[in-house]
Amino acid sequence: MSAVASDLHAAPTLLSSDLSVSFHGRVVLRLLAFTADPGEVWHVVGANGAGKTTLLRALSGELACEGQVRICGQPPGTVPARRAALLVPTEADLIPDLSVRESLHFMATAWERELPPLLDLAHAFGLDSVLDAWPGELSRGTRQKVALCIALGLALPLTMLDEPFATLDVRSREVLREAIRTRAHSGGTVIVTTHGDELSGLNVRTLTLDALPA
Ligand SMILES: Nc1ncnc2c1ncn2[C@@H]1O[C@H](COP(=O)(O)OP(=O)(O)OP(=O)(O)O)[C@@H](O)[C@H]1O
Repeated sequence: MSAVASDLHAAPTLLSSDLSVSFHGRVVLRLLAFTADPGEVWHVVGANGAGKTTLLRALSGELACEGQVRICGQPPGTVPARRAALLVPTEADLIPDLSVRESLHFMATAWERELPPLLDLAHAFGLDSVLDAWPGELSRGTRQKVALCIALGLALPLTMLDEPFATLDVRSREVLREAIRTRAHSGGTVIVTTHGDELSGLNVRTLTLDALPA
Protein backbone atom coordinates (compact mmCIF):
# COMPACT_ATOMS: atom_id res chain seq x y z
CA MET A 1 0.00 0.00 0.00
CA SER A 2 1.34 3.45 -0.85
CA ALA A 3 2.29 6.03 1.76
CA VAL A 4 -0.58 8.22 0.63
CA ALA A 5 -3.12 5.44 1.11
CA SER A 6 -1.89 4.53 4.59
CA ASP A 7 -2.02 8.20 5.60
CA LEU A 8 -5.62 8.30 4.40
CA HIS A 9 -6.52 5.33 6.60
CA ALA A 10 -5.13 7.11 9.66
CA ALA A 11 -7.67 9.92 9.31
CA PRO A 12 -11.38 9.73 10.23
CA THR A 13 -13.35 8.60 7.19
CA LEU A 14 -15.84 11.43 6.97
CA LEU A 15 -16.33 14.64 8.88
CA SER A 16 -18.78 17.30 7.90
CA SER A 17 -20.03 20.38 9.65
CA ASP A 18 -22.47 23.13 8.72
CA LEU A 19 -23.02 21.47 5.35
CA SER A 20 -25.54 23.04 3.03
CA VAL A 21 -26.36 22.68 -0.65
CA SER A 22 -28.43 25.10 -2.72
CA PHE A 23 -29.93 24.94 -6.19
CA HIS A 24 -30.77 28.28 -7.83
CA GLY A 25 -30.64 30.03 -4.44
CA ARG A 26 -32.88 27.50 -2.68
CA VAL A 27 -31.29 25.55 0.15
CA VAL A 28 -32.26 21.89 -0.29
CA LEU A 29 -29.95 20.30 2.27
CA ARG A 30 -28.70 21.46 5.63
CA LEU A 31 -26.72 19.18 7.93
CA LEU A 32 -25.14 20.54 11.09
CA ALA A 33 -22.70 17.75 11.84
CA PHE A 34 -22.09 14.28 10.49
CA THR A 35 -19.17 12.03 11.30
CA ALA A 36 -18.69 8.50 9.96
CA ASP A 37 -15.92 6.31 11.31
CA PRO A 38 -14.15 3.28 9.87
CA GLY A 39 -16.25 0.13 10.11
CA GLU A 40 -19.56 1.96 10.22
CA VAL A 41 -22.53 1.44 7.93
CA TRP A 42 -24.76 4.50 7.75
CA HIS A 43 -28.32 4.25 6.52
CA VAL A 44 -29.49 7.61 5.16
CA VAL A 45 -33.27 7.85 5.18
CA GLY A 46 -35.84 10.52 4.37
CA ALA A 47 -38.85 11.20 2.20
CA ASN A 48 -38.59 11.81 -1.53
CA GLY A 49 -36.80 15.12 -1.98
CA ALA A 50 -35.30 15.15 1.52
CA GLY A 51 -31.81 15.45 0.08
CA LYS A 52 -30.32 11.94 0.27
CA THR A 53 -28.87 11.94 -3.24
CA THR A 54 -27.80 15.55 -2.85
CA LEU A 55 -25.90 14.64 0.33
CA LEU A 56 -24.00 11.82 -1.36
CA ARG A 57 -23.22 13.97 -4.39
CA ALA A 58 -21.90 16.74 -2.13
CA LEU A 59 -19.78 14.31 -0.12
CA SER A 60 -18.34 12.86 -3.31
CA GLY A 61 -17.35 16.31 -4.53
CA GLU A 62 -19.77 16.12 -7.46
CA LEU A 63 -21.83 19.06 -6.13
CA ALA A 64 -20.53 22.28 -4.67
CA CYS A 65 -21.54 22.84 -1.05
CA GLU A 66 -21.14 25.30 1.79
CA GLY A 67 -19.53 24.27 5.06
CA GLN A 68 -16.74 21.88 5.76
CA VAL A 69 -16.43 18.32 4.48
CA ARG A 70 -13.40 16.09 4.83
CA ILE A 71 -13.00 12.61 3.36
CA CYS A 72 -10.09 10.98 5.19
CA GLY A 73 -8.97 14.49 6.05
CA GLN A 74 -9.16 15.76 2.46
CA PRO A 75 -11.67 18.13 0.85
CA PRO A 76 -14.10 16.35 -1.50
CA GLY A 77 -13.20 16.54 -5.17
CA THR A 78 -9.47 16.61 -4.51
CA VAL A 79 -7.38 13.74 -5.87
CA PRO A 80 -6.72 12.12 -2.46
CA ALA A 81 -10.42 12.31 -1.53
CA ARG A 82 -11.45 10.88 -4.90
CA ARG A 83 -9.05 8.00 -4.42
CA ALA A 84 -10.54 7.32 -0.99
CA ALA A 85 -14.23 7.38 -1.87
CA LEU A 86 -16.59 6.24 -4.58
CA LEU A 87 -20.27 6.95 -5.14
CA VAL A 88 -22.50 4.49 -7.00
CA PRO A 89 -25.54 6.44 -8.24
CA THR A 90 -29.00 4.93 -8.51
CA GLU A 91 -28.48 4.18 -12.19
CA ALA A 92 -24.77 3.69 -12.58
CA ASP A 93 -23.07 4.24 -15.93
CA LEU A 94 -20.37 1.87 -17.08
CA ILE A 95 -17.69 2.77 -19.60
CA PRO A 96 -19.49 1.92 -22.87
CA ASP A 97 -16.43 0.75 -24.81
CA LEU A 98 -15.23 -1.73 -22.21
CA SER A 99 -16.55 -5.21 -21.54
CA VAL A 100 -17.49 -6.02 -17.96
CA ARG A 101 -14.18 -7.82 -17.45
CA GLU A 102 -12.27 -4.88 -18.94
CA SER A 103 -14.17 -2.43 -16.71
CA LEU A 104 -13.27 -4.38 -13.59
CA HIS A 105 -9.65 -4.53 -14.72
CA PHE A 106 -9.56 -0.85 -15.64
CA MET A 107 -10.98 0.29 -12.31
CA ALA A 108 -8.74 -2.02 -10.27
CA THR A 109 -5.71 -0.69 -12.15
CA ALA A 110 -6.79 2.95 -11.83
CA TRP A 111 -7.24 2.57 -8.06
CA GLU A 112 -4.10 0.42 -7.71
CA ARG A 113 -6.07 -2.50 -6.31
CA GLU A 114 -5.97 -6.24 -6.96
CA LEU A 115 -8.47 -7.61 -9.50
CA PRO A 116 -9.52 -10.84 -7.69
CA PRO A 117 -11.79 -9.19 -5.08
CA LEU A 118 -13.76 -7.56 -7.89
CA LEU A 119 -14.00 -10.87 -9.76
CA ASP A 120 -15.02 -12.65 -6.55
CA LEU A 121 -17.87 -10.21 -6.06
CA ALA A 122 -18.85 -10.57 -9.72
CA HIS A 123 -19.01 -14.32 -9.15
CA ALA A 124 -21.13 -13.86 -6.01
CA PHE A 125 -23.53 -11.66 -8.00
CA GLY A 126 -23.77 -14.34 -10.70
CA LEU A 127 -22.01 -12.23 -13.32
CA ASP A 128 -19.57 -14.85 -14.62
CA SER A 129 -21.59 -15.36 -17.79
CA VAL A 130 -21.57 -11.66 -18.70
CA LEU A 131 -17.91 -10.86 -18.08
CA ASP A 132 -17.29 -10.51 -21.82
CA ALA A 133 -20.50 -8.59 -22.53
CA TRP A 134 -20.69 -4.86 -23.31
CA PRO A 135 -22.66 -2.53 -20.99
CA GLY A 136 -25.21 -1.87 -23.74
CA GLU A 137 -26.05 -5.56 -23.80
CA LEU A 138 -26.84 -5.70 -20.08
CA SER A 139 -30.06 -5.12 -18.18
CA ARG A 140 -30.27 -2.15 -15.82
CA GLY A 141 -29.98 -4.37 -12.74
CA THR A 142 -27.00 -6.23 -14.17
CA ARG A 143 -25.21 -2.97 -14.93
CA GLN A 144 -25.90 -1.91 -11.36
CA LYS A 145 -24.39 -5.14 -10.05
CA VAL A 146 -21.21 -4.50 -12.05
CA ALA A 147 -20.94 -1.00 -10.60
CA LEU A 148 -21.49 -2.38 -7.09
CA CYS A 149 -18.79 -5.04 -7.63
CA ILE A 150 -16.37 -2.32 -8.62
CA ALA A 151 -17.21 0.04 -5.76
CA LEU A 152 -17.16 -2.59 -3.01
CA GLY A 153 -14.37 -4.69 -4.52
CA LEU A 154 -12.01 -1.72 -4.61
CA ALA A 155 -12.32 -1.63 -0.82
CA LEU A 156 -11.90 2.13 -0.54
CA PRO A 157 -12.20 3.80 2.86
CA LEU A 158 -15.61 5.29 1.94
CA THR A 159 -18.23 3.68 -0.30
CA MET A 160 -21.46 5.56 -0.99
CA LEU A 161 -24.41 3.69 -2.47
CA ASP A 162 -27.50 5.59 -3.61
CA GLU A 163 -30.55 3.30 -3.47
CA PRO A 164 -28.43 0.30 -4.44
CA PHE A 165 -31.17 -2.27 -3.84
CA ALA A 166 -33.70 -0.59 -6.12
CA THR A 167 -32.97 -2.63 -9.25
CA LEU A 168 -31.71 -5.85 -7.66
CA ASP A 169 -33.46 -9.21 -7.52
CA VAL A 170 -33.96 -10.97 -4.20
CA ARG A 171 -30.81 -13.08 -4.39
CA SER A 172 -28.64 -10.12 -5.41
CA ARG A 173 -30.01 -8.08 -2.50
CA GLU A 174 -28.67 -10.69 -0.11
CA VAL A 175 -25.29 -10.68 -1.89
CA LEU A 176 -25.17 -6.91 -1.55
CA ARG A 177 -26.09 -7.00 2.13
CA GLU A 178 -23.26 -9.47 2.72
CA ALA A 179 -20.81 -7.35 0.71
CA ILE A 180 -21.72 -4.28 2.75
CA ARG A 181 -21.32 -6.24 5.98
CA THR A 182 -17.92 -7.59 4.84
CA ARG A 183 -16.71 -4.17 3.79
CA ALA A 184 -17.57 -2.73 7.19
CA HIS A 185 -15.91 -5.66 9.01
CA SER A 186 -12.76 -4.86 7.05
CA GLY A 187 -12.80 -1.28 8.33
CA GLY A 188 -14.54 0.41 5.45
CA THR A 189 -17.24 3.01 5.89
CA VAL A 190 -20.37 2.50 3.83
CA ILE A 191 -23.14 5.05 3.43
CA VAL A 192 -26.34 3.72 1.92
CA THR A 193 -29.61 5.39 1.01
CA THR A 194 -32.74 3.28 0.79
CA HIS A 195 -36.47 3.71 1.23
CA GLY A 196 -36.83 0.21 2.60
CA ASP A 197 -35.64 -2.11 5.33
CA GLU A 198 -33.00 -3.86 3.24
CA LEU A 199 -30.33 -3.10 5.84
CA SER A 200 -32.25 -4.56 8.77
CA GLY A 201 -30.18 -7.13 10.60
CA LEU A 202 -26.96 -5.29 9.81
CA ASN A 203 -25.30 -3.15 12.45
CA VAL A 204 -26.18 0.27 11.03
CA ARG A 205 -26.42 3.83 12.21
CA THR A 206 -29.21 5.95 10.81
CA LEU A 207 -29.13 9.51 9.52
CA THR A 208 -32.59 10.96 8.91
CA LEU A 209 -32.96 13.91 6.56
CA ASP A 210 -36.01 16.14 6.57
CA ALA A 211 -37.08 17.94 3.41
CA LEU A 212 -36.60 21.69 3.71
CA PRO A 213 -39.48 24.01 2.84
CA ALA A 214 -39.50 25.21 -0.78
N1 LIG B 1 -30.22 19.63 -10.24
C1 LIG B 1 -31.16 20.11 -9.44
N2 LIG B 1 -31.68 21.35 -9.64
C2 LIG B 1 -32.62 21.86 -8.81
N3 LIG B 1 -33.10 21.21 -7.71
C3 LIG B 1 -32.60 19.98 -7.47
C4 LIG B 1 -31.62 19.37 -8.31
N4 LIG B 1 -31.31 18.16 -7.79
C5 LIG B 1 -32.08 18.01 -6.70
N5 LIG B 1 -32.85 19.10 -6.51
C6 LIG B 1 -33.78 19.29 -5.41
O1 LIG B 1 -33.10 19.00 -4.21
C7 LIG B 1 -33.98 18.38 -3.29
C8 LIG B 1 -33.35 17.09 -2.82
O2 LIG B 1 -33.30 16.19 -3.92
P1 LIG B 1 -32.64 14.76 -3.78
O3 LIG B 1 -32.64 14.13 -5.12
O4 LIG B 1 -31.36 14.89 -3.07
O5 LIG B 1 -33.69 14.02 -2.82
P2 LIG B 1 -33.75 12.52 -2.37
O6 LIG B 1 -33.93 12.50 -0.88
O7 LIG B 1 -32.59 11.76 -2.91
O8 LIG B 1 -35.10 12.05 -3.06
P3 LIG B 1 -35.61 10.64 -3.61
O9 LIG B 1 -35.93 9.80 -2.40
O10 LIG B 1 -36.82 11.00 -4.39
O11 LIG B 1 -34.53 10.03 -4.47
C9 LIG B 1 -35.31 18.19 -4.00
O12 LIG B 1 -36.18 19.24 -3.62
C10 LIG B 1 -34.94 18.33 -5.46
O13 LIG B 1 -36.02 18.85 -6.20
